[in-house]
Amino acid sequence: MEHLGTGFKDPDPWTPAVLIPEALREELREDHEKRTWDHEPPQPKPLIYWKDVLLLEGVTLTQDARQLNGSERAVLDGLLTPDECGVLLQLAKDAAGAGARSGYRGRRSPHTPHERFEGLTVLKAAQLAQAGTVGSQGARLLLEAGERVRALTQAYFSPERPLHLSFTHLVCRSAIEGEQEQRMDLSHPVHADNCVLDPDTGECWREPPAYTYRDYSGLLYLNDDFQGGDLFFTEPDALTVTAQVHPRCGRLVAFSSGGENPHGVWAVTRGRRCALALWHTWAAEHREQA
Ligand SMILES: O=C(O)CCC(=O)C(=O)O
Ligand SMILES: [Fe+2]
Repeated sequence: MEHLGTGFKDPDPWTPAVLIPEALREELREDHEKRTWDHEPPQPKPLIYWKDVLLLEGVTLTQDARQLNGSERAVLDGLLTPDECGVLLQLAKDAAGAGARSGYRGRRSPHTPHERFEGLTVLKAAQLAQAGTVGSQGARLLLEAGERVRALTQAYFSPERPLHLSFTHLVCRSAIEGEQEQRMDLSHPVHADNCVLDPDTGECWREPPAYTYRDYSGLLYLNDDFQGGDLFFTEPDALTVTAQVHPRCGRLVAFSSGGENPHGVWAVTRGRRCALALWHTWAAEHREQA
């Protein structure tokens, strides 16, 4: 970096003190004291960069908004270990198996007749764990993973204003065998998460039936052993693709939930694709009850 030592200023926002573990705070203080400010007097000290939160958690920023051709989008990796992905995949499987016993399995996707769709909420997972139908480790990890995503999303996009989880949904989409030839539809049609997108005008109406209180969306992927299923962002015309993301274990795609981020999912043509979908809100009254 050619400008090192010449008063580098990071343009990114700060993270509130409450998010910083005491050990790291101490480290930052020492680090700050050691630094020599050759060309500029010290600035009023921000407590921490979101980057420190990421480093602490062993998380890396893989693509920022510029690389994703948008304004508020990011791809982060390393939020879950392979073992943790395994635990959550097993949870999804066990919960779906319980559905099978009670006659709810094999539901076609609400989005396409060519895929099966299994969804598990935090509440349902807790109930199933209580009943001994799924392991309690999985149900606990579901909560913990949600909190990791929330803390990072807040540090990255909303350091000044607390974000709450409003809904957590573990969703698996499975290709239905023998129905994939010449398939033209999507696994999830292009939409925005907090407004009704009108691709003809490019407007997005923040009104019901949209979940208007959603402010930031997170998709935490659990696997990549399937075909198709990439997430993509488009222009407001819902057609022009601006960025594409390939799911993999521990990868988080986080973005603001409005009309600036229309997105969809390509058809899953083989195998089963599982992801944790999380929606965050600034509105405490829409906080998830678990
Ligand atoms: O699973 C994904 O990658 C996206 C799902 C999505 O956009 C949604 O559920 O609103
Ligand atoms: Fe979405």
